Amino acid sequence: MADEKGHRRRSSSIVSVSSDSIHSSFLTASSTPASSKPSSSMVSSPIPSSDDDILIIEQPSANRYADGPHMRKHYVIEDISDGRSAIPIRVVNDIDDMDYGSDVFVFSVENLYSHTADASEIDVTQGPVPNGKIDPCQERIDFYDNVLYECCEECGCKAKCGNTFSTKLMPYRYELFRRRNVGFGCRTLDAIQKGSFVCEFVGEVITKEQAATRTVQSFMYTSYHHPADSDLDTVVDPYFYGTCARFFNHSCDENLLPFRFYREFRQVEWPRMGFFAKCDIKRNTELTIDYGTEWWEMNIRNGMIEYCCCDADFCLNPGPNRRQITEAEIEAECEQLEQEVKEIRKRLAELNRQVKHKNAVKRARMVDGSKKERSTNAPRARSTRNSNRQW
Ligand SMILES: C[S@@+](CC[C@H](N)C(=O)[O-])C[C@H]1O[C@@H](n2cnc3c(N)ncnc32)[C@H](O)[C@@H]1O
Repeated sequence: MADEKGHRRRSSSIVSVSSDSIHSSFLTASSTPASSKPSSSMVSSPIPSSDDDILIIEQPSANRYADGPHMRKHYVIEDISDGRSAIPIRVVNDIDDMDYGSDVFVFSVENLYSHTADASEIDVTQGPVPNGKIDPCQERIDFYDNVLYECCEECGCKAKCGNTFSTKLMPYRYELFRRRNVGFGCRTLDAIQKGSFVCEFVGEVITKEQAATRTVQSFMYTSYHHPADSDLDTVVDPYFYGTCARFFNHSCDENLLPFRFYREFRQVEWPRMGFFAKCDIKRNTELTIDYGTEWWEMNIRNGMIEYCCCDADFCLNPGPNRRQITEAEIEAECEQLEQEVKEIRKRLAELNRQVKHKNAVKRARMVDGSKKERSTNAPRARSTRNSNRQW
């Protein structure tokens, strides 16, 4: 691997992204980078028509390798995005000299759309109407469930309504790091609150047909937005171009959830995809997603992967060295939990009973007190009246 990246780069592109009816479905794959060059039909949007439109920039890199420029054993790359992310993203390999994929991967902040998605096909009447009366942010067009619509500059409100979440491509500090047995992963250096937007899943947006011809398919994500015609579902392939989300590994107890969203273009075929935090995430935690059963079945069947290396207690495909929890153990734990729930319910009922009792006593005392007060105040009131009269 060279000590300069000299990335091949496509012209900066276009559009948008994603959601949650999204069953995660990374498809499968072989992983021979050499045979997986970008297809010549891929262009950046809006929509250059040939490879002539692809901008190739050779750029000196600020990469720093721990053992000098030619020996890559253990290395640190200060910013894999080469300045394209507002917050630099470090790559750290303190295990060996494995490369993260610098020969094929270029960090990209925007999706790249294939020529099949032609700009002329965009039906703006379904989306933002520039200076128009319709404010799509308020409109909340709902093609299917679990889709988010974001405001944008073209909107009637000029993006002032605050209905945005993805404008900061990656709102937290992330770091790519070498993980034994799984290549690289991505961890957050900041704590992330449950429900926060974490990262857009950027890549080449291609058809299923195009996806099927690609050699490396294990990084792809299918957006199932066409329940009626699955052939029209689109696939986002971050293998060559993408964000940190390209490095999200699988966990059977994932901390991120996928979703589909639309910003400038609201054509159902032009979704963007992203991830939200499923729970509070502590700093220095690896960000993980669920690849889905389909992905695992396919990859195990194709011999691409043998078992899962996640840390989840209830891993669904644990390795041979990892003791798999038995059904008896699961049942015993369930019984114990049920017992604990029963005890908690009992204790809760007891506490409620005590609270009710205390409230009843308090009420009784108040009633009693006000009766007494009435009886002691009554003559005084009369005497006041009397004295008033005297005045
Ligand atoms: C989308 S990539 C994730 C990034 C990848 N680790 C890398 O270094 O580029 C998917 C690949 O990562 C590896 N991987 C991800 N999660 C894994 C897991 N839980 N167990 C084993 N391998 C995993 C597999 O090789 C899989 O094909």
